Amino acid sequence: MAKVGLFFGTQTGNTETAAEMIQKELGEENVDLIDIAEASIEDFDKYNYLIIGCPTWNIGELQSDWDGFFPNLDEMDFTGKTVAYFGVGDQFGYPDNFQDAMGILAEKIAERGGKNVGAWPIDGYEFNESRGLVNGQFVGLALDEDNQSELTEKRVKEWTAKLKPMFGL
Ligand SMILES: Cc1cc2nc3c(=O)[nH]c(=O)nc-3n(C[C@H](O)[C@H](O)[C@H](O)COP(=O)(O)O)c2cc1C
Repeated sequence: MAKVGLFFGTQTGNTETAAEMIQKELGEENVDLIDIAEASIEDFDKYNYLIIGCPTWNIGELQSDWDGFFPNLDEMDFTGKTVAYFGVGDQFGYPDNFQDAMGILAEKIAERGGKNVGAWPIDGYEFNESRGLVNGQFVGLALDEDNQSELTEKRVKEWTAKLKPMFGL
């Protein structure tokens, strides 16, 4: 079993592709990829280091498998766990809800004791509002495959390089 559990949900595959890029950068042997559609509460117990990946869908909502899992979070204890987030969204199509999902999950997991790490600057994005912001930064890595796919690889490399020491890698 790897050290880091990366839990992702996806509708059209973009978040899974990003998850694979993140896994590659952190070292394949270090990261288990788990689709939240098939995950149980117990799967989270195995890891002290977590990465949570979720696209925003339906104007400010969680991807449907994450939405289904969300009530479980109220019964889970994230104390002692270090948690990083990444989201996939569309800043031009949904400028008032860009990356909301990342914020919804990060707020809940912090409430349940998780230590959130891996904030990401808002420079280079254009949007009006986002629930994914904390102290003027994105709570995690913001990706936009609809408008800025050419930046994804560079963003993933930079973000994972910052995460490594925080994940003891
Ligand atoms: C109907 C619909 C609603 C969406 N709502 C949002 C939204 O509120 N905020 C956002 O940032 N992106 C939104 N998106 C964009 C998706 O998050 C984006 O296309 C993403 O890459 C999908 O990821 P996936 O392939 O992992 O499912 C929406 C897309 C569609 C088609």
